[in-house]
Amino acid sequence: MLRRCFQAALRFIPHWPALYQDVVSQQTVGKSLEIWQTAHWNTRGLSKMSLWPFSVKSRDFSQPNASWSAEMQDVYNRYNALCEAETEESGKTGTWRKLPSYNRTLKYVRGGVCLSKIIQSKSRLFTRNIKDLGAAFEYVVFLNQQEKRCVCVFQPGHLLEGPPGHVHGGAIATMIDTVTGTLAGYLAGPVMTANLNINYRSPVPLGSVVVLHSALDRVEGKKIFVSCRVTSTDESKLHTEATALFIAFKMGYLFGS
Ligand SMILES: CCCCC/C=C\C/C=C\C/C=C\C/C=C\CCCC(=O)SCCNC(=O)CCNC(=O)[C@H](O)C(C)(C)COP(=O)(O)OP(=O)(O)OC[C@H]1O[C@@H](n2cnc3c(N)ncnc32)[C@H](O)[C@@H]1OP(=O)(O)O
Repeated sequence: MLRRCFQAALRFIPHWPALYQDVVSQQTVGKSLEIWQTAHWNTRGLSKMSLWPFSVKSRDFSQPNASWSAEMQDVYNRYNALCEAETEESGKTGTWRKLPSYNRTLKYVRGGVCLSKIIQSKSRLFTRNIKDLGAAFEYVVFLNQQEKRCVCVFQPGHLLEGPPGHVHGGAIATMIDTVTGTLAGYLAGPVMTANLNINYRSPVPLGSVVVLHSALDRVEGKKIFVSCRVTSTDESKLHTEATALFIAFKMGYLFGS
């Protein structure tokens, strides 16, 4: 039964890249569902299959909040201004885009009863599973799709301690994986990290603000090579360097079909 549910859901999932773009560019679930339904469900003759049980608004966890330091807010404003300026000039989506960040990877994908079963579980995105503002991963990602790069402004909180007063290397790796994976995902659809190489050059103080600069190096078939540098906000200090290999996959791979 469960297997049949997954198989039915997976019929929709190959449309992930288009779907994801639709979903992430909208502020509300309702709006995104409307677009998704129009774009995909009607063409598949399934528009009457309304099994989605949620009507809540999606929460974008990358919006400024009270825990953000002045420096975090400044860097956010700088990149956000780029998004807005370019949008105003061209009258359409600019070169830079602020990406929303939810606490589930598939939460806002409409796939009917099968996906809703997955959604009913208690799983949460690792980087968005702590409710205390500022306690762990405070971050926001901006994407420049034309230049195939993105930047992430990251303020690590007190729960991410490794060496006294400084950020755990695993937390830094998590953010590198998240940012490089997000870039690869936006460029190539669903991806899995196959390889992550990290050189830690200087420790990151807890509560400081750093910027992750990620860029596409090359694509070879389903292999996507991405690099990343973690620096201070003025880029004068290099904290970490990394390269990552992502493999594009079909979602059925995760569900055994
Ligand atoms: C769930 C969807 C996520 C999608 C995200 C996209 C957008 C969303 C945006 C925002 C969402 C927010 C947050 C998410 C952000 C980041 C995502 C985090 C991602 C992870 O945190 S994910 C968990 C850790 N990750 C794993 O749990 C992977 C376990 N692993 C496997 O599942 C397989 O291993 C797999 C699938 C990787 C490959 O399997 P496969 O069968 O498809 O590929 P295959 O083996 O055929 O290799 C094909 C070619 O890659 C070469 N190759 C393979 N592996 C290599 C390696 N390690 N080093 C060097 N080369 C390698 C081969 O040598 C061959 O090369 P060639 O073609 O030249 O011969």
